[in-house]
Amino acid sequence: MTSTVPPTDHQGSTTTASDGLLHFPPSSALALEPHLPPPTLNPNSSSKPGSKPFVTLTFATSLDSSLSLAPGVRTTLSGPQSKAMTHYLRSRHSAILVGVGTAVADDPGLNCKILSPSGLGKGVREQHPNQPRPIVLDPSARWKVNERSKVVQLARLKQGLGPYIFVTREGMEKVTAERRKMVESVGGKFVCVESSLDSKGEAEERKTTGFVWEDVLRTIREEGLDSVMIEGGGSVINSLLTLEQAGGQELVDSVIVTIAPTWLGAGGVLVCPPRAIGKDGQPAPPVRLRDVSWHPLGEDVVLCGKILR
Ligand SMILES: NC(=O)C1=CN([C@@H]2O[C@H](COP(=O)(O)OP(=O)(O)OC[C@H]3O[C@@H](n4cnc5c(N)ncnc54)[C@H](O)[C@@H]3O)[C@@H](O)[C@H]2O)C=CC1
Ligand SMILES: Nc1nc(O)c(N)c(N[C@@H]2O[C@H](COP(=O)(O)O)[C@@H](O)[C@H]2O)n1
Repeated sequence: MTSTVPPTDHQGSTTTASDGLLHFPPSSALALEPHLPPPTLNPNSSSKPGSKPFVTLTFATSLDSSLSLAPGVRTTLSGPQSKAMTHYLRSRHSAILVGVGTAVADDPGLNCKILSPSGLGKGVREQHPNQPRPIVLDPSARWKVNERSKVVQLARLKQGLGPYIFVTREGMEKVTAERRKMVESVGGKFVCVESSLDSKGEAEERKTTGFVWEDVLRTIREEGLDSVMIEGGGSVINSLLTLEQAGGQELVDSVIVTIAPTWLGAGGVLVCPPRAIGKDGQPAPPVRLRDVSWHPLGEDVVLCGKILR
């Protein structure tokens, strides 16, 4: 099901033609630069494996912290300008990650629809060459990805890259040869996320979410991807924020949130991690951002910052 929260297609003019390609002005892009992976990290490079990719946590939210009207309801929150901003972010990261809940609910494209700047100079409308690698966290291989999935169709059309679907060893056993072949035929693959040695906390994390973040980020790096934007959905974002809240692990490098001027009401998919409790049993200091900047884009505002540690 798809739902658009009115008003959405208000300010117009970032999509300028029927090809659906978006324009994000260089002046707005410049303002985001301090919050993006260093430009030396080439979005399409296959760099040597290291410890962790650059991680940007980015999503669009309502004023009541909802990502969507309800689980399974694709909800448009971003206006045209902030949508173009998100697609610009996609051109600046090697990978884009969502949880399987989002893949099933939204059937997302996860490509970059920004106009190529080199084409623009010559008056040619062509798609940006930097396409992020879509990653879907699907521990038990429940996403029935197929030829009709938007991400597969876009990869076939060479308008995006084939998805990497992260599964556990047990999940991998459930993947049929047919499905594996289909994903591989568009340049994607199923990737087994091997678990590192378990601490008690990690075993708990794996039990509740399917994956330990450290393992996921290590695997992304091992795949030669040096930056990733994590888009959602609610469970993915909340589990990441819970770890940031607990301290000790510094996973998120940058946070970029689009805030849309609407309340979705009760029943939405919320960004709302559980309150942290300190060793003394009292509420621990909440997660907060530092180096914050606010960027109005159309009727939305985009908040950028880094997690205060
Ligand atoms: N407004 C926005 O920017 C966005 C909105 N959404 C919305 O979010 C909703 C989907 O959110 P959810 O149902 O919460 O699903 P989700 O997309 O967060 O996926 C959750 C699943 O991911 C898997 N997973 C693996 N490792 C995990 C980990 N470490 N932490 C958490 N999950 C892990 C688990 O199987 C879990 O069930 C949809 O309605 C979608 O439209 C999704 C992305 C962005
Ligand atoms: N930035 C942003 N604004 C919204 O209003 C949204 N609903 C989302 N959702 C995310 O974008 C994915 C869909 O986009 P494509 O089909 O890939 O163009 C969706 O799955 C969410 O991850 N984001």
